Amino acid sequence: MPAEEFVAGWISGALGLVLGHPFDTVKVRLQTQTTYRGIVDCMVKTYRHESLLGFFKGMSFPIASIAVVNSVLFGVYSNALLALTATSHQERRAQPPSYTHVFIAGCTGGFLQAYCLAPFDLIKVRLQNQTEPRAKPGSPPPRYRGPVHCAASIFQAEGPRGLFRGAWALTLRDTPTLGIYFVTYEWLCRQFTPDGQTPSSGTVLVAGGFAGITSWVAATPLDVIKSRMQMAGLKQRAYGGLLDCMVSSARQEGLGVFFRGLTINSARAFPVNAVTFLSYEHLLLSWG
Ligand SMILES: C[N+](C)(C)CCCC[C@H](N)C(=O)O
Repeated sequence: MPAEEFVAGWISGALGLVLGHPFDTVKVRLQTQTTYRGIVDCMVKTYRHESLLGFFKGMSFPIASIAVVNSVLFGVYSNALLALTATSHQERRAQPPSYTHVFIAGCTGGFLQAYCLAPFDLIKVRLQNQTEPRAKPGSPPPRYRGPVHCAASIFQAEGPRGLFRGAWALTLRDTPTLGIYFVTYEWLCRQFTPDGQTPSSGTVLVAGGFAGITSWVAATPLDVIKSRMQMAGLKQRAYGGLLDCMVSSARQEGLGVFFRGLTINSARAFPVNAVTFLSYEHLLLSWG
């Protein structure tokens, strides 16, 4: 089983993540704090009070997890395509796989990465939702002191299954949308590249960027439900299941609830996935 795809997936995921982290910080702050008037206001205030470093807070944990998650996604995707079409990564430009095969391989990668991502994502969401201001003397300490403490507390209270809260919603979110991710990428690359040739760097950047946006647009409704299920049992109400969460969220807040965070997610998705695909393709090319 070719291993380079796993390594290339890991490195490219990490590069994309560093680039996207400032957007993620702004997104989380807008979602959880009321002091900002909008995206620009949040960026200006963060920069004034905390300098550029403010945008990179809390990045070490996602970097560690993207290593596992992105390498599983790209590694499984590429090896699933190999199993389906009997062509290696290098041969795929001359003999392009069908979109059905690309979709199935993408869904397989998405399904498996969702299980690796679930505990990391749960911890990220729980920490991101701690809105208590830091280190104010006299105020009660936040429930979780950091990622390790958060994981240990969930494990102690609920056992290993507790770490997989919301995993089902996450799997439903990621399986089809990562199929869409790779199909969009392949389709756009082929539109701008003469048959049999390797796509240019510009094409890879644009195709990767739009693949990220398309996939996030499709994923956002289930992303909202997933985050709510992950928070359930902590402070919000407990839901009877995924469907109950969807119906009661829509009843209480209207259908718009399914598109929360879409703008900032799309703005983040373009650079992150452009860089992810560009570095992935370049690494594999340079390793022959
Ligand atoms: C499937 N879903 C849309 C959820 C994610 C697809 C893109 C994954 C990428 N690592 C990123 O963070 O943008």
